[in-house]
Amino acid sequence: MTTKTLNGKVALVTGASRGIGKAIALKLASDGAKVVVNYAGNASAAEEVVKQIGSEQATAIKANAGSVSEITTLIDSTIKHFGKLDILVACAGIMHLNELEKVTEEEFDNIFNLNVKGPLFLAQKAAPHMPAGSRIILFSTTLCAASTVTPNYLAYVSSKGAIEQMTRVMSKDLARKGIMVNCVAPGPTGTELFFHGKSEQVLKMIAGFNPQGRIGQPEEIAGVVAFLSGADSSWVTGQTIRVNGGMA
Ligand SMILES: NC(=O)c1ccc[n+]([C@@H]2O[C@H](COP(=O)([O-])OP(=O)(O)OC[C@H]3O[C@@H](n4cnc5c(N)ncnc54)[C@H](O)[C@@H]3O)[C@@H](O)[C@H]2O)c1
Repeated sequence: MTTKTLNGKVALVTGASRGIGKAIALKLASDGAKVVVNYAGNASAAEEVVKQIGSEQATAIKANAGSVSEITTLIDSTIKHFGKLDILVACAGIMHLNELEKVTEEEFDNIFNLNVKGPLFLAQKAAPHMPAGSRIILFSTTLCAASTVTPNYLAYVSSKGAIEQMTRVMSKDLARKGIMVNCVAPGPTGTELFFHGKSEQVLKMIAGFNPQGRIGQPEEIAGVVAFLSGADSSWVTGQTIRVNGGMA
């Protein structure tokens, strides 16, 4: 008999209507957690995720995860719906490729609002509701590792660098509350964010650079998030785990 390791837990996953966030929502639910599927934009993809999990165990809540007022409502609605919150996964993120000379203020603000401001205020609003033993999981990228820094990702990689530092500081801020804070830094993973604008040839080249000769799958990131959400990681905090097939 397999034990559901997250039975009785409530998780909130931002950006969970597709990609890595969706895989995380499905994995945490299959491990027994009740899940809030946060989304922005059209409801149909998020509702499909809820349908896959079952409406007793999941609900979809629309909110811009880069807006403090909408984050406040998202946390309040989560508590109202499921009565508590044990696992916060700040997965929603955007990536723009641009070189230094061409980055605009709007692009920079969009990236930093969702990728940096969002996770900070999600944690701030969620932490008072989270019991000892709770988990916060943030998202960086393997592009932040010294050996994988590449040109033209300036604003995006800077935002994720901020997240890796935020993970360290937040883990200390929340240590005495018994809340563990960790970060997952995926390598190239098969989602719309990664595929966008890349030719077959470029995709092959990126896969070829990887020691494993392939890109990752969202489910391979979700497994690590499940570990960081469960009892087996009770002594792990302030860490960034690179999940990338050995790239960096
Ligand atoms: N896919 C990769 O190769 C890769 C690599 C490294 C890091 N990451 C990180 O993993 C995370 C997930 O990426 P992904 O590849 O699944 O991306 P994705 O673009 O496939 O999915 C992102 C999700 O976030 C949602 N979203 C966008 N803006 C939002 C907003 N303002 N509020 C709430 N939700 C919003 C989108 O609707 C979508 O559901 C991101 O933080 C990304 O930076 C991805």
